[in-house]
Amino acid sequence: MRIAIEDLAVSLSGRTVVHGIDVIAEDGEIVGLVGPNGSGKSTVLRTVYRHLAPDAGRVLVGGTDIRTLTPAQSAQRVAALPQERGSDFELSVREVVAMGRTPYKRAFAGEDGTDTELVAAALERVGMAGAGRRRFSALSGGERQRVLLARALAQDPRVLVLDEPTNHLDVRHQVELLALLREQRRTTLIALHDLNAAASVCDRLHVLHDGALVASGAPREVLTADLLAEVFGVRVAVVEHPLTGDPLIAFDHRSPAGGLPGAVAAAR
Ligand SMILES: Nc1ncnc2c1ncn2[C@@H]1O[C@H](COP(=O)(O)OP(=O)(O)OP(=O)(O)O)[C@@H](O)[C@H]1O
Repeated sequence: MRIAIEDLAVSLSGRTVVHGIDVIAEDGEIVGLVGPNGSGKSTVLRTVYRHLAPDAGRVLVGGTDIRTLTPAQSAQRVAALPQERGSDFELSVREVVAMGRTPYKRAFAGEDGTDTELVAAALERVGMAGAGRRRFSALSGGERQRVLLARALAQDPRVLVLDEPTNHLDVRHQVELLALLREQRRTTLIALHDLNAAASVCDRLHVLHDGALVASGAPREVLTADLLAEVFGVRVAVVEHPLTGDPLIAFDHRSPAGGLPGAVAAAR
């Protein structure tokens, strides 16, 4: 299902946080948002899963303005892994994942065979099949993350919205998550800090800076050394990944773009 974010603007506490945002994800595409802290990635994603209402512009899901859908209708189309990863659920892991089925249920309706199957498959898919009875609040950050991803998968949405899904995950689980996204081929909007992960998984990338889009296109076109110096203030070399051929960003972890401030440089 196609997502179109059109000329979106959002203000928070009286300040315009993002403006003029145009992002399209065609059916089955994985589209990434990257940018420095505070650039507006989560704000854009929150309008897609209806946590925030735009001040201007709109979000179309399959051609329909998401604000015109009922909460259940939009939750059947769009599932989110938000940045807020609540630890306060006094529920079992299985119960948290089963919450993903709520948009399909009438009030007080019990679980049916499809629900049971989808919940089990989602837990299996994130490698948490054996943890169904554990208390969600007693899980590690990375385990919680995987359970919340399972909840989003159990929702069986046409569109996935993922805000920093690789946070807290060890490298094996990061790789598995990216493989899962590629394999699912649902329309996916994803905010990522890990630019190499973004280069490997995204069909298209949008770079946000101070609430505006400064570059859009295929990862190879967008992730240039000049752009990364300008937007992130880092020195990088972009090379070809020796295993995959994807763009590989090699960071200079010793000095930012433009060099270190004099005092620090002198002390080296
Ligand atoms: N409730 C709020 N009230 C006022 N300003 C807010 C609120 N929430 C976020 N902001 C501000 O909006 C801007 C964009 O925040 P947002 O969380 O969208 O950025 P981000 O790119 O996702 O950042 P990060 O990489 O740190 O997660 C920031 O300057 C932030 O301080």
